Amino acid sequence: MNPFKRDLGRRQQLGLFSTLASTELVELFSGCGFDWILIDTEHSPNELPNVISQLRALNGTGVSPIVRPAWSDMVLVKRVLDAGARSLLFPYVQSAEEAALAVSYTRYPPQGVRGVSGASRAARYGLDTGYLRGAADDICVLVQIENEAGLRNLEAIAAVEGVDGVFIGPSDLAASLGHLGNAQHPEVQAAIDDAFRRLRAVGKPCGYLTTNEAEAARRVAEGVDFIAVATDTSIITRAASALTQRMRQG
Ligand SMILES: O=C(O)C(=O)C[C@H](O)[C@@H](O)CO
Repeated sequence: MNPFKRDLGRRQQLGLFSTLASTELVELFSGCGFDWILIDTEHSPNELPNVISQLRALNGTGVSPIVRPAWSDMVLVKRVLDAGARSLLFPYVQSAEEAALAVSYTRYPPQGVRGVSGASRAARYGLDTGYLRGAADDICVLVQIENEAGLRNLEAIAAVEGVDGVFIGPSDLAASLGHLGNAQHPEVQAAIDDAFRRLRAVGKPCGYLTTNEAEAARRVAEGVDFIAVATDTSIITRAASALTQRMRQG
C-alpha cells in the first residue's frame, strides 16, 4: 500500500517542494525529516529521466515522493505513472469534470483511460504481476486548486470518486484573486482559510505549500493534512543569503 495514501487524513505529513531537478538534493533532503517530497515537472526543468532518478533517490528512505505533472494531461500522467510515481498532484483543477478526468488518467479501462504496460518500471519491468490489478487502489490522486473557479467548485471537486486529497496553491490563487506575488494578502489568506474550513466540513484531506515560516507554523498547528513547509530553493537561498549577510556584518 502507498504509505502516503495510507496515512493521508490519519496523521499530518510534512513535505518539501523539490524544484531544482537535482537527484543529489532530493537525496540530501530525504534525511531531513520530511514525510514527502514533491518532484515538480510543472515549473521545474524535470524531464522523465530526472523524475526516475529522484524516485530512485527516495527509494527505501521512508520519504514518499509525490510527482506533479506539468499539466493534467493523459499522456504526461501515463508517463509518470509508468515511471513509478504512486502519488500525483494534478495542477489547475477547476471543476468536478476536470477532477474526474484527472482520476480517469490514473485508472485502467474500463474505469479510466490509462494505457496499459505490464512491463513498466512501475510494474517492476513485468516482475510485479499484480501491478495492473492493484494500481488503482495504490495510486493517490491529489488535485490542486489555484483559482476562483476551483474555489467555487471546491465541494464538488472534493466529492469526485478517486480524489484522495485537495491541495490549495497559494501563488496562483493569489494571482487569480488580483494579488499576484502576495499570497499573504488578507483577502488571499481569508480565501485559503475558507477553503480549508470547507474541506474539513466535507471530511476531505487538504494540502498546502507555503515558504512563509510563520504561516507554515500556523497551518501546521491548524492541522493541514499534507503541508509543504518549504521549497529547496527557499531553504538554500535564505540560508546562503543570511550567511553572507552575517559575514559582512561581523
Ligand atoms: O500556486 C502555487 O502556490 C503553486 O502551484 C506552487 C508553485 O508551483 C511554486 O510556488 C512552487 O515553487
